[in-house]
Amino acid sequence: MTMPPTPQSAPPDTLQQTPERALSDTPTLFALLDRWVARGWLRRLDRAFTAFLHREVPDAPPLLLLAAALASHQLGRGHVCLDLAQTLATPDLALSLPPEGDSLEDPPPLPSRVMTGLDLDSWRTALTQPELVASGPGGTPLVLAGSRERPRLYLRRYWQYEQDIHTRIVERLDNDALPAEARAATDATRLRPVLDALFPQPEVADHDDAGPPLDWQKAACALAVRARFAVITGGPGTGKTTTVVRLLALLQARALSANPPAQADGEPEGPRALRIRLAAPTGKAAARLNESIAGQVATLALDGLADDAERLREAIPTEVSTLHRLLGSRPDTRRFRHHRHNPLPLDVLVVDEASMVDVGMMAALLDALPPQARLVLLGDKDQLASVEAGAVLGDLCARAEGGHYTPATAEWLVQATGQALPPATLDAEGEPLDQAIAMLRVSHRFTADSGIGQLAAAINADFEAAAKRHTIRDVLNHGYADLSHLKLANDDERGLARLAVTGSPEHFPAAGRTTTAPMGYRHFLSVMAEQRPADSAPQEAFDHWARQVLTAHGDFQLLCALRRGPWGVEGLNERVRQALEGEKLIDSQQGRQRWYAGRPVLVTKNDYGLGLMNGDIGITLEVPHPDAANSDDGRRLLRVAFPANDGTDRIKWVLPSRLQSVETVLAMTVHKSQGSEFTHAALVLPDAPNPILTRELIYTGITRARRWLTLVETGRGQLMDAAQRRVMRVSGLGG
Ligand SMILES: Nc1ncnc2c1ncn2[C@@H]1O[C@H](COP(=O)(O)OP(=O)(O)OP(=O)(O)O)[C@@H](O)[C@H]1O
Repeated sequence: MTMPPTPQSAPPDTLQQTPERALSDTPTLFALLDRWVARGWLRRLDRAFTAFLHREVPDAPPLLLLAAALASHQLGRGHVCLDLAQTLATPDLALSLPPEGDSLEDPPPLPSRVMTGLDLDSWRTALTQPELVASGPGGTPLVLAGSRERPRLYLRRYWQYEQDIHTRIVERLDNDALPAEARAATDATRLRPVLDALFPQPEVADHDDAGPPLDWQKAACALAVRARFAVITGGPGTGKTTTVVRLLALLQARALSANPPAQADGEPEGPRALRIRLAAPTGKAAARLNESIAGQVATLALDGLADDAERLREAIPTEVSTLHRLLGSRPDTRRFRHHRHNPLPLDVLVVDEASMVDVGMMAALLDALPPQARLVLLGDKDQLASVEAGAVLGDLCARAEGGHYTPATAEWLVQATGQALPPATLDAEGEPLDQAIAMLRVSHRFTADSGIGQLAAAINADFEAAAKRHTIRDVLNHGYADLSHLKLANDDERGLARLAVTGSPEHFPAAGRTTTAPMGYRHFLSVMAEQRPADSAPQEAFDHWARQVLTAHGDFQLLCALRRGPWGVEGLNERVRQALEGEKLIDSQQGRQRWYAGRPVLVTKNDYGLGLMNGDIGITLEVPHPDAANSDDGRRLLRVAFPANDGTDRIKWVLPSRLQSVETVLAMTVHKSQGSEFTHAALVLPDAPNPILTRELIYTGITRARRWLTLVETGRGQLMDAAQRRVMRVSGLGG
C-alpha cells in the first residue's frame, strides 16, 4: 500500500519540542502518525484510514483524527473499540510499543507526552462531528457509544457486529417467542425422567448427608434445552462434549417421538429428525471434536429414551465442519454464502472452541441462523481469545463463575433435574443471558493428582499476588507425576536439544515407573524412518504411514509465547532444527534446504484451492517419484502430508511448491496452538518480561498438554509475572 500524502508537512523539530501541537494542528498530527508508523507503533492501515477521514472532512479536528487512528489500531490488537477514558489513563498502551523499549535513536514522542493535559470532556467534545461520528445507526464511519464516563469509539462495522450479536442473542433468549409446542417441550416434569436417564447418579455414594454434589452437566443440559441460545463453558475435560452429546440425544429423541404432523391427504408424515450441525473455528479443532463426539455417541446408553435406540443414535451426527465451510466462505470476500436471506438449513447448531470465534464471525453466524434454530456454544472462557477483534465467549461468560440464576430458574431446575443450585449462584437480579449460561466446574481428565490440572487452576485463581505465587510454587515443587519444571539458561543448547529430541523424560518424577513416557521429536522422526513402506508399496501403504507419522507428531510439541528472540518461534525453530540435524534425525543440509523429510509445517492462511485451513499441520515426507513407482529406481520426491480434517482419515498429499503460506512448526506460539492438544507439551517462557505474557496465555499453553507438561523457564519471574496479568479486551458486549 502506498502511504497517502501528508496534508502538509510539519517541521520535525516542532514535533519533538511541542508534541502536544498534534492535538490542535492537523499537519503536526499527521507528521506524528507518520513517525509512529515508521517505528511500527501504528499500522499503515490506521494511518490510511485517518487520512481518508481527513479527505472526507478536511476540517475534522485533529483530536478526532487521533482518536480514529487509535480506534483503528485497536482492531489489530484484539479490541473492538477504543475506550477513551482508559486511553487517557494509560495512553502508551494504545500503540504497539516494543515491550523491551525502543532502542533506536530519536524515538517519536509517546502518546503519554502528546496527550498531557488532554481531558475526557475536551476529547469527547471534539468527537461531535456529525459527518464522521454518530451515536448509533447511520452512515458515519465512526460511532461513539458507551456512557458519558466511559465513551467508546468504534469503527462502524465493529459497532454493527456488536449490535447484531447483542440483538440476535436477546431474541433467542425470549422463550415466549417460541411456538407453543416448543415451549411445552421445556415442561420440567417431562424433562426430568429423560435427564435422570441421561445423567445417572454415580453408584458409589461419595457424598455426605448433604446429598450428592450438584451435577453441573445435568444442570447445563437442562438450561440448554430451555432456550434457543445456550453457552456451556468449562476447562479441559470438564465434560462439555459429554453434556452436548446428551443434549443432542434428548432433543433428537423428542423430535423423533413427536406426534407426526398430518399431511394434506390425512396420512401422518413420519416424524422429522432435527437437522443438527456441528462446527468449530479451525480444521484441527473440528477434527478433535469429531473424534471425541464419535466415541461418545457410539457408547451412549440410549435405552428408555427412544423405542428405536439405534435409529436415535444414527440421528446424532458426528461430522464436524469448520465455521468457514459451514457458512460457505468465498475467496477474497468477507461475505458468506449463507446469511439471513439464505439461512443455514438446520435446526440445531453446536459450535465448539467458541473462545476462538471473533466478533465478525459470530455476527455472521447469528445472521445465517434461521430464527427457530438453536445455537449452543461450547468453550473455555479462560482461554486466550481469537487474535482477531473481540473476545465474544469471554464477554458473554463474564458472569459465569457466579451463576446469577434467578429464583425462577432455580425452581425450574429443581423440577427438571431434582437438584438445587448452590445459594452462591443465585441472584434475584440475574439477567436473561445469565440463565442461558452454564459453567462446568469439575475436570474429569485432570483429577486432584494431576499437576497439569493443579497448575492450570493455580494460574487461573483470583488470589491476591503473594498467595498466588505461593500456590504456583507449591504446585511446581509438589512432584506431580505429569509435570516437569525445567530451567534452561540462554546458552544451554544441550538442555534444549535434549528436551526437543527426547522430551527430557528424566525430569518427570515418575520417569521409569510408567510403561509409557513423555516423548520428544525423535519419536515421530523415528516412526517416519522406521515405518516407511518400500517404494513399490501401494498408495494406501503410504497413506497409512503418513497417518502414523502425523499421530506420532501429535505426541510432542514445543510451545512458546513470542515470535522473535532466542526463545520465540523463530529462534527455537532454528535451534531445534540444528539439534535434530545433530542427531541425524533430519537432513536439511545445515539449513540450506528449506524443504527436507521430517519438516513439520503449519498453514498460516486459508488456502481454499488446496482445501487447507489456517492452523492445519502437515509433515514433509519422501515418497516415490510418480514416474518411478513401479520400477524401484529409487527416484523420490518430497510431498507434504496433511490430515484431511473432514471426519475421514484421508491424507492430502501436497507438493511443497504449492504451499504459499506455511512455516516450520518445530516450535509453535500458544496463540496458534489453540484448539489443539498434544500428549506432551513443553511450554517455553521467554527470558525477559513481556506484556504478551498473560494469565490467559499461560493457561492456554498449559492446557494444551493432554498427559505430560514440561514448563520451561529461561529467565526469572516471567511465570509469576504473567500469572498476575490479565488480557484486557475492550468491547461493549457482556457489560
Ligand atoms: N460425569 C462424568 N463422569 C466421569 N467421567 C466423565 C464425566 N464427564 C466426562 N467424563 C470423561 O472425561 C473426559 C473428558 O470429557 P469431555 O471430552 O466431555 O470434556 P470436554 O470438556 O469436552 O473436554 P475438552 O477439553 O477436550 O474439550 C472424557 O473421557 C469423558 O468420558
